[in-house]
Amino acid sequence: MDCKVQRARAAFRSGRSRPLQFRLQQLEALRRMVQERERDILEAIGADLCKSEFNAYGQEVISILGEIDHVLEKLPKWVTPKPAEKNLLTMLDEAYIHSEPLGVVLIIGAWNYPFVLTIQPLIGAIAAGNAVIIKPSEVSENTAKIVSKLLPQYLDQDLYVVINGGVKETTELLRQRFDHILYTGNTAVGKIVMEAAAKHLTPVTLELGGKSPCYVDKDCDLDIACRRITWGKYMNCGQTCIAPDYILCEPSLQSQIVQKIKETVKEFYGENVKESPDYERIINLHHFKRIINLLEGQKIAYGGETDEATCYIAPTVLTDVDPEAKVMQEEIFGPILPIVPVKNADEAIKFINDHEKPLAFYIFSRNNKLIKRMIDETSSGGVTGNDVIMHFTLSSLPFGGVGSSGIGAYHGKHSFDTFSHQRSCLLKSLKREGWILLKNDPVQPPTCRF
Ligand SMILES: NC(=O)c1ccc[n+]([C@@H]2O[C@H](COP(=O)([O-])OP(=O)(O)OC[C@H]3O[C@@H](n4cnc5c(N)ncnc54)[C@H](O)[C@@H]3O)[C@@H](O)[C@H]2O)c1
Ligand SMILES: CCCCCCC=O
Repeated sequence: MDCKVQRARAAFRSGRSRPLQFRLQQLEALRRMVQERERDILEAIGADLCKSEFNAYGQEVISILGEIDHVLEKLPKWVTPKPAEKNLLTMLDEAYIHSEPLGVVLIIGAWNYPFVLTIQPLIGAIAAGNAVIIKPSEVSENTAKIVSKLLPQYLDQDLYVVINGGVKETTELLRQRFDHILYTGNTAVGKIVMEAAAKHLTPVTLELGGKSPCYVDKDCDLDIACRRITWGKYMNCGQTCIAPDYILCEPSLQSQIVQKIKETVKEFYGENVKESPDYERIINLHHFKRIINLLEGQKIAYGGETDEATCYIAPTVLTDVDPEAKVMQEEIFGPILPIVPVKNADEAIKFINDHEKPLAFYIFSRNNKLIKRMIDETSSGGVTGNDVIMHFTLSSLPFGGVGSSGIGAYHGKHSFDTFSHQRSCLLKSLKREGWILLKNDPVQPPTCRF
């Protein structure tokens, strides 16, 4: 492991990852890999998450191809030094900001979108000119295997190295010195990563999780709201970091919401969800049992069917959920949607602010003023009004958390910035040296030259 990191560092020091042409060529090779080996990639994701090819393509591959195209188009502009404003004392000089690569960066991926969560940060790290160690999640073992098989066939093998393994290997890896670490996963391990990074003063980007609330206002298009919530909540069987974790709404809306979600589930997945090729499974027995445990003592208004043998949990809605209930104490990360009744938007704001800052916040309302007020009066990594998940898909928006949902952000230019150092450069002119002579002038103060 030590020697793999050293090899990457030696390759970085050779300077070959820096030229714009090299970065573009590596990104093009990455795009070719995704296009030529699409079938293998979709198969691996499908095997890990019981996901249809259609869903794997739409949720993982399409965003990677879009991100690569975006970066290929914009990178020449991003790498161009940016002139900086000058003052009276530097009028004749050249001042600019130069984005330089950080060095060797470590990317630790999570299992729930195993391809996109390792490859999307990789795109940013290559674009910024770094060497990269990639550690996919061992939990999605098929995707981890295919990533470690394919990347060396297309990319520079010394600069971009995949290391597979679990806790033991990652712990060992974290003893090494890196110039940046981007970790995606749960908050508890995020703290371990940050502690290990602190030993080397390594900066971190932590893409964590949390309970993302969804406020449904009485003045909203409830059909659209429920359709979009159903899509975002049950996609990937609820195992999405920015899935709406729970709904806050006035008590009287609950039964309508349940009814509309029920109808939409039928529209999306058919009469028998278990038979639907579009409905995934919980990743393993450990998570299956953890989620089932959250149902204890709850009023199941819809769904609730489970099958341990196949880690199946039906799309489920809980009503009149007590904020103190177990299901409200941790991120659900499964297809269970609790509805917590609140009197109004103010009570919803208070509820959100009384809890840890979430990764995402969703507001459904026809009233844009209310949406903007709720944005102003709460905090979260990101927000989508009148939809869920969609802010993730925009390269122009920084994707990341705040407080316990994360540190830093990436996607598009934000990834390039995350993996770059903004270097201040001032090139002094040799003119006007006359000023220095003032130093030796007995009638002038001695420190006139700046
Ligand atoms: N913000 C985001 O972009 C994002 C995306 C996906 C998931 N998540 C969050 O991640 C969580 C689910 O992921 P997970 O944590 O189950 O994924 P996981 O089990 O795949 O772990 C993530 C990574 O951490 C490593 N790891 C696990 N334990 C470790 C340890 N003790 N020391 C060092 N490394 C260790 C794993 O090998 C893996 O590569 C949820 O909370 C979810 O919200 C966040
Ligand atoms: C549509 C893709 C969503 C990916 C969200 C990543 C977090 O789990």
